[in-house]
Amino acid sequence: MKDGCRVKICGITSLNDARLAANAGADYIGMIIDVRFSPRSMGLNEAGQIFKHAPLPAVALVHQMEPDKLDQLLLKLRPHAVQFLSPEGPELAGRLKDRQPGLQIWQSLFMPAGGEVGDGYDFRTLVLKTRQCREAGIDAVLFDTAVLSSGRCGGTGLTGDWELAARLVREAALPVFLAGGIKPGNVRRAVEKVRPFGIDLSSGVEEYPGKKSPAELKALMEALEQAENRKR
Ligand SMILES: O=C(O)c1ccccc1N[C@@H]1O[C@H](COP(=O)(O)O)[C@@H](O)[C@H]1O
Repeated sequence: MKDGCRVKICGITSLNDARLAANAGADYIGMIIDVRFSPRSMGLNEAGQIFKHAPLPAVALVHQMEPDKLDQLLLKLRPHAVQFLSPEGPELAGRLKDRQPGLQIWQSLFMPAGGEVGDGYDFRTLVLKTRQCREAGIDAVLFDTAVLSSGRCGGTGLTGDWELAARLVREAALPVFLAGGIKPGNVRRAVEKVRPFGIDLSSGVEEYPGKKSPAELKALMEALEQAENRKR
């Protein structure tokens, strides 16, 4: 198994971009399914072609999806993992794993954008959430940025509190992906400071929302390689 930092390129909307991510050296691709507030969201039918021909393990991101629709998603897409953007992952993990043995369940958790403080976003509460996730059968957590003043959770293009993220990686009960505002220009600092199991990013390697940039993907992977070489 790979021992470096895993890379998930999220918000993929075409097979062409899935192949770009694979050629650049990513480990996972993520597709956002029926999330009305995302400009990268796709329906099940549209996503079907990408999952069917996916060149990498493919993750389906969902938000408050009805259980019946989740069952349809599993049947149609056969994802490597389902990633919950809303908090119901722990409640549904067992049921989904019964339906698709080998399925991974990932849960997004949120940390405040730099400088913000809010109830439920402190270190102890977040560590406790990772423990609850593990006990419920979740396989990995992703710490993304929340903008508490606007209530926006995830996909913000903004970095979170990386001091907090570094402490969470050390104490979390599960592998942690770092998300939120990661791009070629800051990936090295992110990885050296936080030392996550993986990184997860979307807008930082795009030409425009929903279209990945080959040049930015290449720059990202080169910067990451520099960080990895320094660790050795
Ligand atoms: O990408 C989106 O459109 C999105 C919308 C709403 C919630 C989550 C979303 N994507 C996830 O957010 C992270 C971070 O995005 P970014 O790198 O800051 O642009 C991304 O990796 C997706 O997992």
